[in-house]
Amino acid sequence: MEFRLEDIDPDEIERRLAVVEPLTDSVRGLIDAVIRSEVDDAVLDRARARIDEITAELRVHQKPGGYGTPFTRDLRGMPWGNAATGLRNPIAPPLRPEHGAGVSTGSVHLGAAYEGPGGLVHGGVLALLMDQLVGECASTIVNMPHFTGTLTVRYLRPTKLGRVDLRAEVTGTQDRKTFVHVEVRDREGVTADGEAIMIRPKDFPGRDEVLAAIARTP
Ligand SMILES: CCCCCCCCCCCCCC(=O)SCCNC(=O)CCNC(=O)[C@H](O)C(C)(C)COP(=O)(O)OP(=O)(O)OC[C@H]1O[C@@H](n2cnc3c(N)ncnc32)[C@H](O)[C@@H]1OP(=O)(O)O
Repeated sequence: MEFRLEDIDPDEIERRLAVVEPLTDSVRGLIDAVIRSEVDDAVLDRARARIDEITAELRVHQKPGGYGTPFTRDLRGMPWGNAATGLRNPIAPPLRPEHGAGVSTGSVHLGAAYEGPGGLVHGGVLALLMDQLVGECASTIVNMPHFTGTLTVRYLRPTKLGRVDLRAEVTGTQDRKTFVHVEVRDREGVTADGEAIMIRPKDFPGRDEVLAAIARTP
C-alpha cells in the first residue's frame, strides 16, 4: 500500500469536493441515462462524440494508475477513487458509512447501473458494499486498517433495486483477526447476510511509520 502526502487543510478539501462531487454526480446521471435512454441512434451518436470530447479534455492532465489514498499531515485519508465510497468515483453508489459503538451502517440508492437479474441488484454489487462496510467497521472499531481475509455471503432472497440499507457489527476479535457480521436489507427486509474474517496485516506500518512515509513524499 502506498502512502502519499497531500498537504492541504480542511478548507481546501471542502473546496475541492465542492467542485468534484457535483461532477461525479453528473457522470452518475450520465451512466443512468445511457442505460435507460430510448432516444434514436442519431442522438446516441451525437452524445458519444460530445462525451469523447470531454474525456479528451479531462485526460490532458491526469494521474498515472488509480487515485490512491492521499493523506493530510494529520492523517486524514482521502480515498476518493474507492469503488464503493469514492467521492470522485461515479461507479461508487456512493456508500457513506457511519460508525457507532461496534456497529457501522450505510444506505445507498441502487438504480439501473447496479442491476443483475431484471429489476434486482447484482450479487457482486452487494458483496462489494458488504466488503467495504466490514472493512471500515473492523478498521474503525479496532482503529487499525484491516483487510478482508474471508467474506462469506448468503443471498437469502432477491434484493430489489432502490434503497438498500447495510449494517455491520463486530462479533469478536482474536489476535490480529476481527470477526464481523453484516446484513443487507431492501424495503421488504433482510435479503443477504455475511460473515467476515478481517485481518490486520502483520507487516502493516504503525502511525509513526506512515507519518515518516508521507513526509518523504516529493
Ligand atoms: C485506522 C482507521 C482506518 C479506517 C479506514 C480503513 C478503510 C478500510 C477500507 C476497507 C476496504 C474494503 C476491504 C477490502 O477490500 S480489503 C482488499 C481485499 N483483501 C485483500 O486484498 C487481502 C489479501 N490478503 C492479504 O493481504 C493477506 O493474505 C492477509 C492480510 C489477509 C493475511 O495475511 P497475514 O500474513 O497477515 O496473515 P497470517 O498468515 O499471518 O495469518 C494471520 C491469521 O489470519 C488467518 N488468515 C490468514 N489469511 C486468512 C484468510 N484469507 N481468511 C481467513 N483467515 C485468514 C490465519 O489463519 C491466522 O490465524 P491464526 O492461525 O493465527 O488463528
